[in-house]
Amino acid sequence: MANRKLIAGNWKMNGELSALAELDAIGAAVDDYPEVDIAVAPPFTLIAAAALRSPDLIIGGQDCHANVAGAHTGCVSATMLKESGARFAIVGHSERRADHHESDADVRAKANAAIAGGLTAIVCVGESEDQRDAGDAVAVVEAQVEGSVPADVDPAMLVVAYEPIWAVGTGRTPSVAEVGEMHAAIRARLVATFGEAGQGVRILYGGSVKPSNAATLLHIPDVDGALVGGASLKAADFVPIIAAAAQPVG
Ligand SMILES: O=C[C@H](O)COP(=O)(O)O
Repeated sequence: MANRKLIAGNWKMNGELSALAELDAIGAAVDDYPEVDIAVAPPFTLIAAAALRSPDLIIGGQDCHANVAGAHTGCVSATMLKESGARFAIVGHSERRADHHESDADVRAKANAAIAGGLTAIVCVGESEDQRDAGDAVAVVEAQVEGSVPADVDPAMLVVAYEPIWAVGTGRTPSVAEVGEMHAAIRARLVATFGEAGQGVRILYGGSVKPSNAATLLHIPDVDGALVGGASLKAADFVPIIAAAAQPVG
């Protein structure tokens, strides 16, 4: 049976208090498309306000520290996120892997911390353009899944997001065949790790998802939703993507 679709918005370092108004229109989609889970990760500064304002939306963080507390200036723990109203944390986004030199082991530690703190972990993986051009994309992503996804956790608390780095914010996307091949490979790894429960781990596609390409991408086998950056900032763009996820296949 197909997994319930999850459409998650990652606002990255965008959004001031005035941006919360967008959540009202996004939140209305919860009633309009009850077959879709709708999530938004605003900046840390807006999480508490967003969770209070939009209790029907699944609000989350864009990162969390691997430790519960301590001398880590500028960082936020899973416990802090949870207390603020977050229900998930994105970990290992390619921008954090690049900007903060996060390794697979770092990402795995963060995913463990998120889950231990009661949050769903959305673990991001994805190849660079050079790696795809060299024909190494699947092997690279399989190794990232192996290194970044914790094996000793409840798989119900895990989501994997496949985001080819070269597709993030560029307007370019892989072909249907490329997405299908990668999601099937990720699924196989999850099943190898978790057995039948690996079938239930949702695998999101991320990278230039827009209203115009959402239906095509979301109807590829083993694509259980999307992690959306730029097009999640405005309800006028984000809600049509949610609507596409609600369309029956075929
Ligand atoms: O987390 C979201 C991704 O990085 C995708 O961003 P984008 O939709 O702006 O390409």
